[in-house]
Amino acid sequence: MDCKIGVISGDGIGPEIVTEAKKVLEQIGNKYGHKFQYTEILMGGCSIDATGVPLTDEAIEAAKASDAVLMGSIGGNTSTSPWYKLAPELRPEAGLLKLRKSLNLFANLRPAYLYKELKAACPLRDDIIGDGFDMMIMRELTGGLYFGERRTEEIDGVMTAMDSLTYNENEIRRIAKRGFDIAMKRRKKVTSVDKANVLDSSRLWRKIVEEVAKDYPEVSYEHMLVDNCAMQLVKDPKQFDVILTENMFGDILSDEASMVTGSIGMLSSASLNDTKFGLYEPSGGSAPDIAGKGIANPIATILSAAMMLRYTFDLDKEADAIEQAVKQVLKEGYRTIDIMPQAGESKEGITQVKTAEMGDLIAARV
Ligand SMILES: NC(=O)C1=CN([C@@H]2O[C@H](COP(=O)(O)OP(=O)(O)OC[C@H]3O[C@@H](n4cnc5c(N)ncnc54)[C@H](O)[C@@H]3O)[C@@H](O)[C@H]2O)C=CC1
Ligand SMILES: CC(C)CC(=O)C(=O)O
Ligand SMILES: [Mg+2]
Repeated sequence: MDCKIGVISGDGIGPEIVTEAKKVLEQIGNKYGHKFQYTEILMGGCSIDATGVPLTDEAIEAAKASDAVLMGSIGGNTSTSPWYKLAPELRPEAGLLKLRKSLNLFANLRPAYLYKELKAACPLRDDIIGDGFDMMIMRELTGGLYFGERRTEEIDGVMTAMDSLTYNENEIRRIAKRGFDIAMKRRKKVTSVDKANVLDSSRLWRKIVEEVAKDYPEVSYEHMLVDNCAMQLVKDPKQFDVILTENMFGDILSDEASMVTGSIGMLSSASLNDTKFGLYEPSGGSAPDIAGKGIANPIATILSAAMMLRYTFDLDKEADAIEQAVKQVLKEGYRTIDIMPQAGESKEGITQVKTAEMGDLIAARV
């Protein structure tokens, strides 16, 4: 198969982790007879430096002309980078938000799965981890607070900032359907997370989710307030199958869920619309604190490439091969620094490796 892939390497660790995902894809191409053609697309801080804006119209067109986009991450240190002195619409993150909106990527799938080999990297107690857990966070990605009206102004001599959170019933219905659809292929349980004890948008969310649930009698569902969910994720993560939630809650809860899998460097993601197109990226950011050191974990990006093969190209066998190779490498004891055993856990049989070695090891096993 010929696959046209847009590649956004981005900033910080972005180029380092994307290189490893391409290395694994190269191996898949050789072994299974596929041709991956890449088009480099500028987005984020690197685009600001080159063009003055975080995402040009040409970049959006290049993404649209691709079958799928594979991305690293964008942004810099939000306290020290000169990018954050720019107006909000010119900062790196504005490029990513614009791309998600332009491509209508409303469904963000973030699978949080604890590999049994990584139990020692999980900060939770053994009795909480049990046999491990496997949840899918279904995050709404093109509405809510990140896309609402915002302004900063002086009112009666007092500096005042406003961000608004809006959802309409259609936006809620389409993501809720996606959540229930995916639950049907999993353990048939949806936990819809909101803040309906306070927010109007959450009350509408709850009402629409209940309507959608009627079409899925086999799926059990519950509502959970977001503050409780944040607590339950560390108290008993095994209880979750599909977590269905709005944009900002999903952003925060998925970072929390990632840590119980061992590291943010393990959490892949797919951002989908109503077509086969998808944007595939690790859930974490550009990690400026470790960029350039060659120690970032490339697994989330490699697993995102596997999601790309599965969801956009229907190459299930090849996606399975990547996922199995990741499992195998972990089984053989190879770890980047972020997934090394926690203090007090045994390091017997464990070998610490750098980003490129981890990519080589996985590529050799697909
Ligand atoms: N999708 C994207 O491109 C995203 C971009 N960002 C941007 O990234 C920049 C940094 O944000 P932070 O809050 O520091 O979050 P971050 O996710 O970049 O880093 C948080 C912590 O996780 C570690 N980490 C992240 N990915 C890792 C990996 N693959 N391997 C090992 N360790 C990893 C980092 O070293 C850091 O200690 C900001 O400019 C932010 O806006 C944040 C989230 C998503
Ligand atoms: C620009 C941000 C909303 C990106 C982010 O934190 C994420 O998608 O997880
Ligand atoms: Mg995030």
